[in-house]
Amino acid sequence: MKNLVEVKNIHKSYLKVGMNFSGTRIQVLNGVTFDIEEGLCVGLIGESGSGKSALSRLILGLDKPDKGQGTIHIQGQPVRQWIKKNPGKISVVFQDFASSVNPMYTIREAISEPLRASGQRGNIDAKIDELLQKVGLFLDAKDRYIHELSGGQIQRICIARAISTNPKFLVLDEAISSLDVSVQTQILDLLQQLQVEMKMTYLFIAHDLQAVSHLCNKILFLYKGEIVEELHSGQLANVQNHYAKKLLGSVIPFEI
Ligand SMILES: Nc1ncnc2c1ncn2[C@@H]1O[C@H](COP(=O)(O)OP(=O)(O)OP(=O)(O)O)[C@@H](O)[C@H]1O
Repeated sequence: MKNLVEVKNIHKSYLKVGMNFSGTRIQVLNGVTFDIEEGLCVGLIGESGSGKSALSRLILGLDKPDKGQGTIHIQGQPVRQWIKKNPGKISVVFQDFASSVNPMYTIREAISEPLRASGQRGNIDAKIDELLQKVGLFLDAKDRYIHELSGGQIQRICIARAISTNPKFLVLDEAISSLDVSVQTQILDLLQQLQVEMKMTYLFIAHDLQAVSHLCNKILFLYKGEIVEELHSGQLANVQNHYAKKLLGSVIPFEI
């Protein structure tokens, strides 16, 4: 299978806040290398502060690696160049759904915004109906306000916005972490169904191994800015790294 995304030897550091301009930097990513094959779901799991969001910002082209310290390619092109040439083909769903979409928007406004921004013309209402159907929301309530919806419903709207441009690659950055457990399962099922239906490739970032193993074909364990283990979801019992074993041990009873 062809690689869609190739991340090679990425290093990323940030200036430490409050150091009186002394120039001290903290190293957040330390030689991160991995591939995402087209049509698959790769899970990135790691504890808080391990560098997951920093890595997702680089993959989304929102930030750059340290100068000369690694590359990210999509379909063989540097990520920022690919994004420019393929508008709307990479999308993201964040954890914080409440601030991802204006609560004073109606459902119609929330979904038509990315459609219009990506230059879609024609029957926007029909497109909104199609998207609402895809994410399992009622079609007859397009004039309801976002603030009237439940967390799970708002996240469905965020997913509808993210898929409105027919992306090839979807980054899910802790997209289910703020939802109730029962709603998490529904959203995971929805994501699984959409991935097949729309032939998308996913990077699914989470700190919950159960969710990751449910959805993903391959799982990367990020620990203090390094990928310490890479496993296919069928091979979780072969885990070698101590940190990855500990994470797995909390879900599956292992001798560690
Ligand atoms: N723009 C920034 N400036 C300075 N430091 C940053 C910046 N972004 C991230 N960091 C630091 O980088 C480290 C990794 O942060 P990151 O948000 O990537 O972790 P994470 O694994 O996503 O954590 P969480 O699961 O809590 O979201 C943290 O120590 C954070 O303070």
